[in-house]
Amino acid sequence: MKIREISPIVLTSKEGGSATWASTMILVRVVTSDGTTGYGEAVPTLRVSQVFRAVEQVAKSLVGKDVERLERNYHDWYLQDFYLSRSFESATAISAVDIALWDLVGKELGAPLHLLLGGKFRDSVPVYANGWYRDCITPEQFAERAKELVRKGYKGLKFDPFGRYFDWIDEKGLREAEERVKAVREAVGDEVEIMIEHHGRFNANSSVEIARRLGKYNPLFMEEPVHHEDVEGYRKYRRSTNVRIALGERLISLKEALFYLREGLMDVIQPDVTNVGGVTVARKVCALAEAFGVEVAFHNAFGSVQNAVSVQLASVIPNLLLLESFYDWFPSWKRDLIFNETVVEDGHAKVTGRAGIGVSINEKLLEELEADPKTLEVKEEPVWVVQGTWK
Ligand SMILES: O=C(O)[C@H](O)[C@@H](O)[C@H](O)[C@H](O)CO
Ligand SMILES: [Mg+2]
Repeated sequence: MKIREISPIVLTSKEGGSATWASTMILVRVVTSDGTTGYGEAVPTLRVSQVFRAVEQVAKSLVGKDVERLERNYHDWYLQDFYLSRSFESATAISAVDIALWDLVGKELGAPLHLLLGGKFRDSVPVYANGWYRDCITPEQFAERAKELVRKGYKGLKFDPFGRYFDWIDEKGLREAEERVKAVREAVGDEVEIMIEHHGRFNANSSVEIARRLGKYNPLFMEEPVHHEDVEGYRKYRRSTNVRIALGERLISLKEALFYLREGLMDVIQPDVTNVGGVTVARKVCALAEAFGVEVAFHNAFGSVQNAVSVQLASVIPNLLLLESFYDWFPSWKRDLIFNETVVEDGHAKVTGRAGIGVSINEKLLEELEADPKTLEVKEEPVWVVQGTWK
């Protein structure tokens, strides 16, 4: 089949979610010469209009090419876009197209993605919850909400207890963070995994101090404890702590992943299929991590197409730790968009056997939600925190 059309589609609704920067979804629709439709998803954040345009630019390179030549198509864009290794917009655009192409190959062969990738290693995917602590400030609020999700069957949860601290943290901030983490640990007991999200916002001295204070609550990992590009900070953090480090949601290529792996800067890698290079690159990152003895916990914070493809990928790799999930805290339209096909039950996501990425799109809803790619408002609370927690 030939690629006939590649279109970015922006979806949004008044119903917000727990993460402001995921209130918009960028879908990519690819239509083939025989009229089959495949879908991928790109990362929205504060770059919705830029990513929309980047997808249009990728389309100029790939329309007319063979759907099935997945590696070749990625490589053709690599050849054209001199700045791919430096551009998040370009990386997420080609990632979304790549996901849609895998979806189409699966549909052509009548096979779910997991079959194309070597078959299921597990029948359902263990997930951890994120997005559950909207408007939580006090330790009691965190504890209450954490108990609710354990009752729902979740075996792991992630949260950012650092309020409005950025770059550095003082004694007051450390105490507040510790009170929140302590309350959650006591609320969920020792059997449930807790993960501490730092959102890559501290200098090494601050995060080392944080590790000293919070390590005793036995977190499964400390996520992005220092600023993403602060390699010296990571080295210092590694030397000065004995907690497990997770990072990877901002990686945009295989070789960038190799850099952090070879430096030994992480114990858990968190590639995001929607910006690391689609299924084509994500599976290589997982293999690379396997060779380094590093486990994978895919970053999965945006929409329901990203979630669907991440569930498929997570079902096949041997070195999966956990998959992130916002599913139960999505605005309802994101679940409706895929006919609620990837439900979480007892802390596990169902792996569907449908062809391609495993979900079909509610075209009627898509039409209703389609919007112009707008520049987002910037408010005091940054878009990357869970809403109502920047206090
Ligand atoms: O690990 C993650 O999921 C990412 O750091 C982010 O995507 C935020 O946590 C999310 O947006 C909520 O603020
Ligand atoms: Mg994160």
